Amino acid sequence: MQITAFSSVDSRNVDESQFIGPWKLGRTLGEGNLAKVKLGIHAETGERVALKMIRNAELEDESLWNHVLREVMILRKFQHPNILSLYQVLRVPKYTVLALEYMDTDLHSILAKCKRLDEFVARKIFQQIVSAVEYCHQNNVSHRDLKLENILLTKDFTVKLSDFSLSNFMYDGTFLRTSCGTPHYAAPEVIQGRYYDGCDVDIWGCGILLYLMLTGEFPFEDVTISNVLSRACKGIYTVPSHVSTNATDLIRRMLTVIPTSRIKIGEIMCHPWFIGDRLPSHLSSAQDSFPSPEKQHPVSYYPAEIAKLFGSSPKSTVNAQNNVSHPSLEGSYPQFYAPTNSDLSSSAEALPFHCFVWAGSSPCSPPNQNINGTSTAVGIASNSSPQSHVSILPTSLPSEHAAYMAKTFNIHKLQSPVSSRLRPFRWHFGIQSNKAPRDILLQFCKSLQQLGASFRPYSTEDFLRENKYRVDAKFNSDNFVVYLTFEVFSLGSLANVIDIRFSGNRASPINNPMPCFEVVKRFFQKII
Ligand SMILES: Nc1ncnc2c1ncn2[C@@H]1O[C@H](COP(=O)(O)OP(=O)(O)OP(=O)(O)O)[C@@H](O)[C@H]1O
Repeated sequence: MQITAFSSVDSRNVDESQFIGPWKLGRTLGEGNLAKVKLGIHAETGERVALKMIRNAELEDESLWNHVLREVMILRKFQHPNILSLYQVLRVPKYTVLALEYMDTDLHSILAKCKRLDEFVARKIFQQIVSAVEYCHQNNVSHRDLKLENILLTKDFTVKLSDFSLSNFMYDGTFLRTSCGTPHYAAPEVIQGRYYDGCDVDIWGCGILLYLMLTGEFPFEDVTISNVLSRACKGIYTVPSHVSTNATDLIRRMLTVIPTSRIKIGEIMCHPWFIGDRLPSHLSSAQDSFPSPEKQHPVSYYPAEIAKLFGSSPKSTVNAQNNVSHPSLEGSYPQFYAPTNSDLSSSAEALPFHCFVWAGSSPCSPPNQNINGTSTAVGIASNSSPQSHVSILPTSLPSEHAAYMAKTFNIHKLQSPVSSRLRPFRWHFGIQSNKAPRDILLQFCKSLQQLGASFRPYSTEDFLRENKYRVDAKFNSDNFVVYLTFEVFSLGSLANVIDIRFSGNRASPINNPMPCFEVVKRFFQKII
């Protein structure tokens, strides 16, 4: 569909009861918590879109505005045959409107009519949902609100995943906390308010969707919501006998209560029920075939100035692929914490840390094993000759890592890097200590200071936000600058998880992660 620029239409002259920009308003297609969705028919061309209309008055609320912002940022970036396309963003006096690809129906309406689907049809739909979810995860986005109403379909059962308003960008090692989604779809870790991995939560959502398609009912159903939630947390449900053995097995693996034991998306795609007869062509080909050039839709803004609201230049028509940058979302992160001198001089005694490193499980190996079959709990060796575990991290640029290790430590034999991973490893640096997170962080700061780090200024009230303690440090070396962000997540009285991220700056971008790893290694050697 070609969407032209509509700058000639003046929003002040538009009758919002009949037109939004160039779109004549048609029937209501659906309604959600945030938006009313109406059919839009182009005044000149007759083309149809779905107009997702959100009242500007509601967008005064910052968190709702962030939902819309996220949805625009994600949809304009994504190009996938099973993800809804965004064509245009409009702002008129009463509404902010997303002009979206028009779809004939949604999965909820289909199930309301047929009660349940036969396995052949369910598989066709499920394969497309999983393909869309996998694409999201590969692009560091978790959907977090997979439900029947958000699975849109054409008459020929082409699926498009929609409603990314609760989605979130995920960063390696970052746990999400917001409790979102719908109760019947909520994963145990979300219900229990634990830090969770957005990918695992989406897999749980896929499990609920498959169960619904095959049975017409929710797996966790009860008279009260609290009973529903309690059943989900305990994993109490039955699969009716008409559901095939393979489908039952896949559902059970997706609805596994412990997230780390839950099936991974790559495993779902290898599962016998999923493969079934024949995969759609775009699922059997390599994922890098996305986006295909002919599928790309530019997103335009009306009036053009509102592009600024969404982080784009008003003049440009926005091409999806190039314009989403994560940092603009990072702006909503809490302020940084940095210690004061008196904090640092106060005697935070050495902490009895027990450190471990683990990597996200590979799709075809048990969660507590790394690709070499050894335990993923890796002690941080201090003085012994350097061992490299970095080769299993795809982002570590294995060849540069090998060169670095060879040059620095004269080590030539490295584990061979992983090939053909379906889901990249994510690394988590875990720290267990019975000390309070604040004391842990102070100890970190002391060690970082001894390593020559400087800190960003902070205000006391920003010290702790949402059970998350954060410090930002900067290291200057002769020819590079490394910014390190340390976050301590409290997971209870005995467990804290530390997440370490690094970045460069414009003048000194990080093309090689080795200097950063080196800084992190020195840091660990100091604190242990
Ligand atoms: N592109 C579309 N084509 C046809 N119908 C659509 C389209 N997008 C949304 N709808 C209908 O409108 C309903 C609400 O849309 P959507 O889920 O995007 O709104 P929302 O307010 O963000 O929802 P939520 O309550 O989940 O936050 C959908 O369930 C669907 O029935």
